[in-house]
Amino acid sequence: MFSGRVAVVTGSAQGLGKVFSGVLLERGSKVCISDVNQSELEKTYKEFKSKYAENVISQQCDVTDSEQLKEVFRKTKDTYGQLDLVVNNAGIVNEKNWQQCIDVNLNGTIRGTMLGMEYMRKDKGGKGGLILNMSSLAGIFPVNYTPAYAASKHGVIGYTRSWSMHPDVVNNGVRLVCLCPAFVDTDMIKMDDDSKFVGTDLAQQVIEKFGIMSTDHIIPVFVNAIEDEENNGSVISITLKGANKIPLPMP
Ligand SMILES: NC(=O)C1=CN([C@@H]2O[C@H](COP(=O)(O)OP(=O)(O)OC[C@H]3O[C@@H](n4cnc5c(N)ncnc54)[C@H](O)[C@@H]3O)[C@@H](O)[C@H]2O)C=CC1
Ligand SMILES: CC/C=C\C[C@H](O)[C@H](O)/C=C/C=C/C=C\C=C\C(=O)C/C=C\CCC(=O)O
Repeated sequence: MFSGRVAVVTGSAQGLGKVFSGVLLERGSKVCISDVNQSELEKTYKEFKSKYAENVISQQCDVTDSEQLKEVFRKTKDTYGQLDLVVNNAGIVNEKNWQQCIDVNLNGTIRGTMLGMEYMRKDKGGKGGLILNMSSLAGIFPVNYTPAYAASKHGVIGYTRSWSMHPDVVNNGVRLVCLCPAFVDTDMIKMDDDSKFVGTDLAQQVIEKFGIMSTDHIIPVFVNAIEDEENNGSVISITLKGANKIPLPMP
């Protein structure tokens, strides 16, 4: 399932993207790691390269820049000859610069999804594959201290579900899944920047109430989404209590 498969992971210099890339590499996949943060990307690349040799490549990329993202896909296909998995993981929380928050989280995911379909659809020369989009529990519930972030993650779910129901996509072997974790122990939930939240105290209260998961908590759900080839269109919440498929609300 993993051995010999080829993946692109955005925002993979640190946090969940780095963990996901490590999981794929450990299981024998080939991975193009990419991130806007060049210095952190270089560190992660060196770490992975020493363990996984030619199975890892890296390409600096800001997901808000279509040309940079296209280069990630081009380089991956040129190097490994195929593409099987796209993890649209790059994300930020920034309520002050809400436009950037939407551009990275939602538009970046749209860009990555479109490229993923372009490279993996059977009618376009691909072999099919999976597009795994990172949403959040904030994509399912309202979150009063991050409204723009919540909007971006609601958008990711609507976008992903919509493509997963398109016959041209389904019939050409591409499936799409959304992961929606609650709080995960990464830099994202650090209270280190006033521009992140509208009410750091509100964020702190919710985190204290619900707790923080380790990145290890997310790994089995990530692996299962890849392994379960029947899984298309799922939106999966992940909290300390476990993982659950969110039923599709019908009008
Ligand atoms: N940590 C958490 O509590 C949760 C995180 N998520 C989502 O998981 C994903 C990963 O987040 P974390 O690992 O927690 O955060 P993180 O802050 O540790 O890592 C995010 C990575 O994305 C990169 N990035 C930021 N802007 C970028 C851009 N324009 N282009 C390319 N890369 C960019 C950063 O440099 C960083 O390496 C995000 O989409 C986030 O919204 C979802 C639910 C909970
Ligand atoms: C400080 C927040 C910073 C960034 C946003 C995070 O990255 C994350 O994406 C946001 C998550 C928001 C979560 C909001 C609520 C969390 C609730 C729970 O974890 C509990 C949920 C359900 C419990 C139901 C049950 O009892 O089983």
